[in-house]
Amino acid sequence: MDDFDVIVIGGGPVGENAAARTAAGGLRTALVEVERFGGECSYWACMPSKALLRPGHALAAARRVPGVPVGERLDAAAVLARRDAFASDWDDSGQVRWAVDAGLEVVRGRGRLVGERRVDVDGRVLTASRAVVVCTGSVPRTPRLPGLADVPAWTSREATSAREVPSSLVVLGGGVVGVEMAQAWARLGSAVTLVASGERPLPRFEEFAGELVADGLRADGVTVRTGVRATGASVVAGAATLALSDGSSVSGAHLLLATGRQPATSDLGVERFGFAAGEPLPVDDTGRVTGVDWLYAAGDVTGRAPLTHQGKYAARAVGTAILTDARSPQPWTAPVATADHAAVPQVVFTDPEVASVGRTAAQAREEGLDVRVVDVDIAVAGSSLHADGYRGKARMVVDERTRTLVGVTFVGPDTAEMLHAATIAVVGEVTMDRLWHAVPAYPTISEVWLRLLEAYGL
Ligand SMILES: Cc1cc2nc3c(=O)[nH]c(=O)nc-3n(C[C@H](O)[C@H](O)[C@H](O)COP(=O)(O)OP(=O)(O)OC[C@H]3O[C@@H](n4cnc5c(N)ncnc54)[C@H](O)[C@@H]3O)c2cc1C
Ligand SMILES: NC(=O)c1ccc[n+]([C@@H]2O[C@H](COP(=O)([O-])OP(=O)(O)OC[C@H]3O[C@@H](n4cnc5c(N)ncnc54)[C@H](O)[C@@H]3O)[C@@H](O)[C@H]2O)c1
Repeated sequence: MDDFDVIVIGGGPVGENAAARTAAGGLRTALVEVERFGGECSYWACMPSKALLRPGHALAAARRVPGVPVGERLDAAAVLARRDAFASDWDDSGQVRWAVDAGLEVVRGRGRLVGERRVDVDGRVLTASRAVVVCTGSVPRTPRLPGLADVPAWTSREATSAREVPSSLVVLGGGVVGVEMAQAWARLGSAVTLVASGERPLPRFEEFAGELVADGLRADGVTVRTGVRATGASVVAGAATLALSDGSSVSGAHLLLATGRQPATSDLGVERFGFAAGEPLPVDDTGRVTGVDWLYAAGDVTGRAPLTHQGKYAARAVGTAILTDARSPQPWTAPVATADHAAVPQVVFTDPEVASVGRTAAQAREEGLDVRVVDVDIAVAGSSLHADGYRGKARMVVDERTRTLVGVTFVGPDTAEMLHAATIAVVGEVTMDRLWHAVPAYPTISEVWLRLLEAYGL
């Protein structure tokens, strides 16, 4: 039987969530995956990268508290073995069992849109009476660099799945992948050089985030080269070498290209419906693809908020929209991914961590909000107890017209778990005057909220 109510193409975290939701609602749902069920996140992105970073953070945290016996360095073999376990040894049978238990029809192969509500999977044609949902994710973007084709470069896949610690590593790109992988491998013993074309890494975050993360990388022995572009790549005496715009060069045993990702819309048949391969599929807030009534998309493929948690949120909206046939639902209702616009949380899992939600000050100004920025150091009883020499900064961005929070950034060790409080305040449009009554427990790092509100003038 190849007739379904819903066909989801792409079995990453986003596709799995969309499919599980429509199946739970009683729709006969097929989930099509060309490689491994679980997607990039499970095997070559979120899970293995965080498993590589966590031991270094634990060691650094222990070192900051006198009296805790700690060793000199990480046990790289044990770290890599734990990483392998978090990547399920790159075996997707557990995910397949989950999908079957969720009531999904699991189909292996490459899905291609071949007509209205029709998907070809390696010669087998599936039909969907209700909807087709595209959740094909993204692929690494390769920079145009003379000579690069002759250099065996790593992408995030090799950087997260390497079986040995590279003796040295050049990382091109100072975005999230670049800084996380630079620190993970440096803390495992690699001599790492990070090349970022801007003044600092993490250009999409508040400036102090990139500055503090660059300091953290340097403290781990990473050579951070900022304000230089790569002008060419080559192999010199067996080493991957980048020529840089200031006339210098950097080289290492491996070169990691961490220069961003692009939506996986090639070889998918989107041209048939007026969309260009390699470009994001444009969707409305319910995930419906512009101009195609039965076609939905969610996750990295839409280019909206390329993060696992946000893609899964969009998938839940799509599932609900299909189940309820929502046409123009109100913002902030279940079939609508309203938060994508102004309340996206993200953690950069470096040491220090960067935890941010909503708009940066610059984004808020660009949107014409009446912006007030409040900055404080994270220097409260909770942070000094947490670690000797604790160093961190916090910023809140307030829209003065409504006296509500529109953005928050925390940078410092172990700030990730503070983020959800900020997300709730931004999504809930909590006013400054009401936030004053949300009293942080003493002595926790969250006491910084009180410092922020006092600095605001309350
Ligand atoms: C190194 C790295 C670390 C990251 N860390 C984090 C993190 O800590 N937190 C976070 O929130 N985000 C993180 N991200 C981003 C996160 O990985 C993505 O946002 C997330 O994987 C997107 O999920 P998705 O399901 O849209 O796409 P994917 O995970 O890419 O899954 C798409 C699936 O579709 C399949 N597919 C593609 N085309 C077809 C086709 N034609 N037919 C059938 N199947 C197809 C693919 O094989 C894949 O399995 C990280 C990314 C990278 C690169
Ligand atoms: N912790 C997390 O949430 C997490 C971790 C890793 C990745 N991700 C997500 O995965 C996606 C991909 O991450 P990414 O770091 O590859 O992309 P990115 O877009 O965040 O960063 C890429 C960086 O490379 C730079 N760049 C591009 N071309 C360049 C060139 N030729 N020379 C030098 N620099 C160049 C860009 O200016 C940018 O700063 C992002 O959406 C990111 O948010 C999230």
